[in-house]
Amino acid sequence: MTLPDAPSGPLGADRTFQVDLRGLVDLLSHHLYSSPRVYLRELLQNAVDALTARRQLTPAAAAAVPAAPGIRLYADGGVVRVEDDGVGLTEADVHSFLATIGRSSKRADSIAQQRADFIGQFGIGLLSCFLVADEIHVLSRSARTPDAPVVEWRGRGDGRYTVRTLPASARPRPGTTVTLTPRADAAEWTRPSQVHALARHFGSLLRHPVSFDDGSGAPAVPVNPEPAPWAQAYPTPGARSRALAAYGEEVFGFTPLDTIELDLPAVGLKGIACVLPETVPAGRRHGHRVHVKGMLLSEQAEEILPEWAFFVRCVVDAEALRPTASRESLYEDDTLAAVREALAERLRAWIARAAASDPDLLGRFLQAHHLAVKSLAVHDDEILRMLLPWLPFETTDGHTTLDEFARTHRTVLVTSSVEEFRQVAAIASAAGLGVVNGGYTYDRDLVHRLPEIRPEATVADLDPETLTAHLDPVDRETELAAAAYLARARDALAVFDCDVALRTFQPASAPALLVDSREARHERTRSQLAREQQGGVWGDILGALRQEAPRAQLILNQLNPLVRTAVTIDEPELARTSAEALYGQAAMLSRRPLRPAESSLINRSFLDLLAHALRKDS
Ligand SMILES: Nc1ncnc2c1ncn2[C@@H]1O[C@H](COP(=O)(O)OP(=O)(O)OP(=O)(O)O)[C@@H](O)[C@H]1O
Repeated sequence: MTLPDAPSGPLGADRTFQVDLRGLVDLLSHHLYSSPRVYLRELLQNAVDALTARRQLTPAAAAAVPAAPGIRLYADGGVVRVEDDGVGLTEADVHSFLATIGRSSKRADSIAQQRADFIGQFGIGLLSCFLVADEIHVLSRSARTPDAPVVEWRGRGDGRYTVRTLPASARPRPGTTVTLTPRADAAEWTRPSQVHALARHFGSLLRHPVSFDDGSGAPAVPVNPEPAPWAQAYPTPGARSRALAAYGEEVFGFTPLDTIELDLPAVGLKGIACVLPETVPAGRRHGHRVHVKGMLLSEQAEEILPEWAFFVRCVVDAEALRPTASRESLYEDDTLAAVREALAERLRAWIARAAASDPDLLGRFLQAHHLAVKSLAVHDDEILRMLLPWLPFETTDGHTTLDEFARTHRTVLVTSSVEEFRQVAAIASAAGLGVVNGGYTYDRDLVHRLPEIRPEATVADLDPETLTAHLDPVDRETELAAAAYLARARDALAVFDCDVALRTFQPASAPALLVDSREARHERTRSQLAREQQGGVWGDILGALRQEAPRAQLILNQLNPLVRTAVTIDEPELARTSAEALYGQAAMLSRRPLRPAESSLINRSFLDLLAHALRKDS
């Protein structure tokens, strides 16, 4: 298996590249193919292509095709044999195609024609047999040239090969038999039960009958007795969808929430998409099973669906998709892009149908996959229009759909972070405000688009200041009485750039509310850095960026009994400690990460209060 010699040129001897076959096989086994088991896929694929080529022969040559041309597999533990009734090879073909790495009889001038007809095209697939055997033995008789002798080729892994012709009796019918004598270390891939399992794995949807004989004397068994489930006829639509769901379950190991039939005649694609019954982490892309002309190419193809479609797994069989040399993925070309778009459209149509006519299915689907749908709705107006009212959101009324929430709250307020929602939820809901947590990916964008489909609804951002404005001020007298305490508290919390105010709000059990947006904290950090770097280049830059640094606000609740007592404390140290403790408790309640200074403040105030309590008791 070396490249043919080239003639010497006048400027010096022209030399020919030598191919080190061992190195090439090593390259294939370690870098191209995922496992030695692919040798069987390559043999089956060559047999399928040979049968296809035979069908394309002139009517005279095709007339001799056996009644049911097929592929016969044999594995008895000693040898693995694949026999086909395909087009066969002449001696010249053997030299040209079998013995020349990288040359293929399937390569056509027109890529489209090549894709339409054959699975192979690179002229390297047969080399995969060296992953399990040191020698490949081929016996072939051409159907194209019926009077050509039978030809025998033996190719060895070290690059040597022999060819000889044999009398017609050596192979009475046209076709090809490939025999491997596996190496001892390849028994895992070549023992009879494994060969049968691999044949079923790769070939269960092949259109040509494939049989398997384990050499025990028992009759050969069919590998692909049934056509693909979508190619079969069923008495009723219900029976059809049950059969498709059962197939999905067999292939993927889960009971699909629903099964969507796929059919794209332009590329000869048929198959099913199985809707996963459980939530999958957003962005986790699932591999789909892709067959080309019935042959299983990949179980992990991601590229046939867009990213948002992570709620389905597909099995498809296509005529016109183009595999890469490893056959384990697909070429990213215009056809693949068109297939992806068409399949995405099919999934959208399924969602639309469920939204319009199957609320139960829609409910179960959204329960498991609302995140996927949200990511889709952000970019897809039609999905947004159909599904936004049904999507669940975290709100001050609990988890509910936007539609239901908008019915009870004419103005839907939305926070920009989870943290802000946590800070304000209890108080906002006590104040009768309807707030949606807009902190999760997509949620704020989606809530803001509600008026597009519910024009009567109003949506506004809820910033902490809006909420503060909704809290009732205390009367003047109370304010004056608390003034000294508030001044001490402000002084104690100045290090956190935190103002302190007294208001009344529900629930009365909440002593204090810390209103502090993330932007405000960033702004304060920037201002602080600018102060520290004053005069330096960074100080100038940060200073130029500085806006009026927004302050955090600790709002004490005059309705709370503890606060009522605290504001009357005269003792300066205790007043200070109680203010720090109230700040610490409110910061913890907001559930945002605490800064180191805040953690130590909480510790200190707790110990101080404890010491105070113990002193009082002694
Ligand atoms: N069973 C067969 N019947 C007839 N010809 C065959 C058979 N197996 C292999 N060949 C010939 O040997 C050539 C090389 O086969 P090989 O499997 O290496 O590459 P390929 O199928 O052409 O392309 P790919 O590398 O994409 O599989 C084929 O193009 C074909 O001409």
